[in-house]
Amino acid sequence: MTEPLFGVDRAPSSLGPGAVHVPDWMSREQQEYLLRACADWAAVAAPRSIVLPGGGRMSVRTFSLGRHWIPYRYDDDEDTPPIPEWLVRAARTALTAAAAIDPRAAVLDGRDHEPLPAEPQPAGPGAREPGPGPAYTPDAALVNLYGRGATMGLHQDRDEASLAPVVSFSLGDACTFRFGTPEHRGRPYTDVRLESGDLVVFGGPSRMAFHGVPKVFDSTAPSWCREVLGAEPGRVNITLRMTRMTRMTRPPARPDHLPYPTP
Ligand SMILES: O=C(O)CCC(=O)C(=O)O
Ligand SMILES: [Fe+2]
Repeated sequence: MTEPLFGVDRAPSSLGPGAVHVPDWMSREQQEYLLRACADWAAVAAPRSIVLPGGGRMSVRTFSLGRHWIPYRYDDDEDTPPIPEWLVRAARTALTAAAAIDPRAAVLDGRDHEPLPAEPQPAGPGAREPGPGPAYTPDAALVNLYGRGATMGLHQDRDEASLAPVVSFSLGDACTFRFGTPEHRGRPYTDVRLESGDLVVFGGPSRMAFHGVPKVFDSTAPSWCREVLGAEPGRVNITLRMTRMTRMTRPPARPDHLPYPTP
């Protein structure tokens, strides 16, 4: 039996400017729902070990929702299951939670500034939670299935035209998630243990940070994961991304601290 996390600090933490880890963000019910959905998608989306252009084969098995990712680009010739509306809502709520810890995590255009104003919100009774609203609309999700021994090397998520944040949900086995800087693969980096139900968001100045999964702790998933799937879940990770430039995610044409030229 896995030792419970005695004495382990599970408070939200910063992984860098605009990058946050929120432990236990999902309820067990939400995790079960998402895990079942992943199993259903996997049955139709044919997870595969991606062969990298250099010839190496990734040890995780991956499939896409919304837009099909292949190394270095999104391939719209391949059909994928759509991203359901509830998953988009989950990503928006996740961004609101991340912004409460570090507002730079929720900037939509990748700049180092406060989040862009959310869509106008109705005031009074029935007003929605403040948050990024429809402005954050991920159009691609990558689902990574980590079996025994699978890892993911340090990389940048750079195949998206938009610099909007990446929202990442973890399920099943725990792992070490390594988060570095945008400049290079090397140190400094922060290692954090991600458990089933944890949230990571990286945006703003950390949107292009190198990150990876050097280790998965086999058979550490909560026992109910096995009951849900009838099989070992391994580790399951879902990242939501905006891949296209939109009005809200386009960086400004000129730095906004410069005065406009006078005619
Ligand atoms: O598995 C993870 O936590 C990270 C996955 C990731 O970096 C990716 O899919 O690009
Ligand atoms: Fe990534």
